[in-house]
Amino acid sequence: MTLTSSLITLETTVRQRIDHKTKPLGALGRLEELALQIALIQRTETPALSNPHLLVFAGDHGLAAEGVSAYPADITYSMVRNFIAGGAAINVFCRQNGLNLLVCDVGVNGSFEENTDNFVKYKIRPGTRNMRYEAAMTPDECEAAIDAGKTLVNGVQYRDCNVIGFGEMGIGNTASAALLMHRLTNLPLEQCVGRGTGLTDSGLAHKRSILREVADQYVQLTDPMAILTAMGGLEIAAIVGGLLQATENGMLILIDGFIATAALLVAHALNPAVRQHCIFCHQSDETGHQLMLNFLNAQPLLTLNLRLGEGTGCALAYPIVQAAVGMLNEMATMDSL
Ligand SMILES: Cc1cc2ncn([C@H]3O[C@H](COP(=O)(O)O)[C@@H](O)[C@H]3O)c2cc1C
Ligand SMILES: O=C(O)c1cccnc1
Repeated sequence: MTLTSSLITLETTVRQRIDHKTKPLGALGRLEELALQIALIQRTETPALSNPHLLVFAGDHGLAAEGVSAYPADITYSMVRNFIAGGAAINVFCRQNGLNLLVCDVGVNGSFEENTDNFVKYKIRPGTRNMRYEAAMTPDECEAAIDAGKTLVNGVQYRDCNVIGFGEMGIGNTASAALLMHRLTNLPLEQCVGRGTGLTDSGLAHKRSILREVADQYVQLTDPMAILTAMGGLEIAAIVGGLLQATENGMLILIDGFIATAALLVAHALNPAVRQHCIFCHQSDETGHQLMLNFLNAQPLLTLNLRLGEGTGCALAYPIVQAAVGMLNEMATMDSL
């Protein structure tokens, strides 16, 4: 049997199993679709979730010097310390739902002590360059960040992890994500740029004008790697690498908000196979996220008006993923009634 025909057979078998559960036909709605997707990713009628991880990549942005965020750049460093100490929203939600959190510095402007159980140093440079004046990264730096993401994913898979979410921290990264979105979806820049951490109307107008200037400098670029190198972030590139590696490894991928989805747009342009591994955890309040999801033909699990990032949407949606798998494996069938 070819791979395609064995997947079609598996799909039929799983649909039948779901249809015979003790419930009216279709009554578990999108949970049924989710269970089927997970079974197809794992290529089994009895999928299992093992050692879930949330990887948070952190990096600073040279463009933050242009006033594109409502918060100062040094918050990135403080927040990474907060992640390490266990006090951020993502720490709370990961603890609550049983995900292991691993934080990785790929580009923070500030130094940290040694690696610990929940922190890995992989610093490529202390922040990207200011893309208003030069490319954010060199091709080598961008490759190194992608490799960091790949290495971490392989590291957790070695510890039997088969489900992984990606988060980020980096003041100014909604600007970078908006530029990537604009170039990879061809949507007008205005529809891609939002308030991020909470810019005022005049702050938003300023962010738009700076990003227009940057976008105009790179209109000639079409290659996704070149676009990422010029306008990305180190943490975004690391997520791109992580997404590509998780796809290669056959893992289930949890997609967070605006920034993580921008990384997915890049990974998807490099390898469209990444799409079928993705569970879209939530719809962010950041302008543009809904359009990104439309572009990817994706329906989010949750709409909680979050606009935080860090991977918080992944950690919050994880119990729904567990419910889908539990339903498929543990529910009785109608013949048992
Ligand atoms: C205290 C604090 C914690 C955060 N955690 C995530 N972000 C989020 O906000 C940033 C992106 O928004 P912008 O492009 O407007 O800077 C990223 O660091 C993102 O992870 C935070 C932002 C702040 C201020
Ligand atoms: O959706 C996100 O990822 C997001 C939105 C605003 C600020 N930081 C992150």
